[in-house]
Amino acid sequence: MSWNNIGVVEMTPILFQFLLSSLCVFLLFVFIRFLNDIWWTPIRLQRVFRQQGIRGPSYGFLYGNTKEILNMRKESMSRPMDYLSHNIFPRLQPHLYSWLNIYGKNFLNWYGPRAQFVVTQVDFVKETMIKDQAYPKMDPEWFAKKLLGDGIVTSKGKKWAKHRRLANHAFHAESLKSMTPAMIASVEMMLKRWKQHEGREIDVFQEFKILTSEVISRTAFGSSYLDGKDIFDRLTQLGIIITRNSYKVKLPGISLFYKSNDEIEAEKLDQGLYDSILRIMEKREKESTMSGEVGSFGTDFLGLLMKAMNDADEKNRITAQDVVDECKTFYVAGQETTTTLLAWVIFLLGIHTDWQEKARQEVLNLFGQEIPNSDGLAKLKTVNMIINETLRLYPPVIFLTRKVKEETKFGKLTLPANVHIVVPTLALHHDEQIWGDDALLFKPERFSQGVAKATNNNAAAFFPFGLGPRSCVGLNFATNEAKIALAMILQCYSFALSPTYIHSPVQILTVRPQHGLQVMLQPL
Ligand code: HEM
Repeated sequence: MSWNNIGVVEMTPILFQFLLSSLCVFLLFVFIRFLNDIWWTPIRLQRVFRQQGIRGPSYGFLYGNTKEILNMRKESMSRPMDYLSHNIFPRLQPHLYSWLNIYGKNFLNWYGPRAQFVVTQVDFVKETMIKDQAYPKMDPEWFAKKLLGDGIVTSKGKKWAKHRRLANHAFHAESLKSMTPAMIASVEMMLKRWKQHEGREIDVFQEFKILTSEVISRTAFGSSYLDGKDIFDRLTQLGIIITRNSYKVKLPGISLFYKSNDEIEAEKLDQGLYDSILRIMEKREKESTMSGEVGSFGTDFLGLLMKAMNDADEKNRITAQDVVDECKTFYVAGQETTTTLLAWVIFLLGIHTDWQEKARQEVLNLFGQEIPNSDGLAKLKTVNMIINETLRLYPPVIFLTRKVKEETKFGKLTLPANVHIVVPTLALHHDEQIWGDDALLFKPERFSQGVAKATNNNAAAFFPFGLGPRSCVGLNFATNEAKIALAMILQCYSFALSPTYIHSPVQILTVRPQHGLQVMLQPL
């Protein structure tokens, strides 16, 4: 036997014991960490909040309050609503509605073992939204990351600032003017399709999906809805998966060992999105080479992103993955939200035909049968009031989230680091203390003197596009698009809700009509 073999034989039990005890120490460490995350930390946080007078439903082991939330939602969503009712808060967020009534304006609830501080007190809402350093965005959940990547909506700090500069540049007022013809051409295409539905029923929700996809494809990416159709389809699939998985709690670390079917599907969709967007980028690169203008990729958003990808200065440069993430973000943000805004405007005008007629008169006075122009769009006062009232009653985004970066003072409260903050936009938009007894009625006249007057200068009463530095970069883009579409529809058609319409608002990323929005179209 060589000395080497003797060594192995003699060392093996010692080595084995060492490895075994190391493994035990490691497992003990993991177990303690796990217990800390799912038990001691939640209990400690709950105590910290209760000592400061903040109450809420008690923490349930591992699941927090998610089982109660899912049950309440199942119950509230089990029936359609009366189509004349806009009381969607108890339907879409029954847990928040009920806990606000029990525990008051600010309370603590539990998303699995994660503490969520829900705030509806207006000064708290403003503080959370405006102080971006103290209350940054949360790290996105696994599925949301597949949808939005590390783009402008999810990123933070310097990276976010760099991407926000690019987006501001692409969507500022002057650029918007140059986008108006593409928006008009997209609406014309839609109205051409509508010719076949005259005197009959049409699902305008589906129509607006195509319209907004066409508009964002043309204006931001120099392509068309059909070019990007596989991208939109994959993003829609991801949106459905995200909604299906919201309030499903995952054990910390479990994804290292096990992937659900939805996770596998989301990964496939993500890869497909990456490949499709890369093809669009390659096409743009080829076009740039063929045009002979080296380094010029066009002036639309994709062009600006690709220019930044090739920037000589490392500080301004972004990666190919950044471009992909930003494209995904803008395909989602540019399409989902405006589709639902347009759908709910048509829904409300389909019921309130007096307001439909007022809006039509305004449009005809300004444009007659001519195509809308940028100057005239700025003068659409009644249409603007209708859009605002629609965004108040049916905000596409019904809650916003942030987190506490480090322990911080919040009024008289001390908030521990890493607690998540939830700002339920819908609760504030429907609050009778802010809007009066008629808060749930459609009354565009509230906005006749502008938003500041309607809200009594309270920025936290109405914020469909968010508030503070992270507010919507596409606000003017979306309102311009909506005004053009509405003006051109009102010029050609009168419409009423179809008897087949079922009023069943659901939240799938945005608040939308579950079974589409069927209206009867009458040519004028
Ligand atoms: C009716 C239409 C729209 C509504 C109601 C809406 C709503 C919002 C809201 C509430 C936020 C803030 C999110 C937060 O604070 O966490 C936001 C952010 C954002 N929106 Fe919109 N949006 C609309 C249309 C658009 C369009 C058309 C685009 C793109 C062309 C867009 C792009 C974005 C982006 C990129 C952000 C992230 C901004 C940042 O974090 O710096 N949105 N939007």
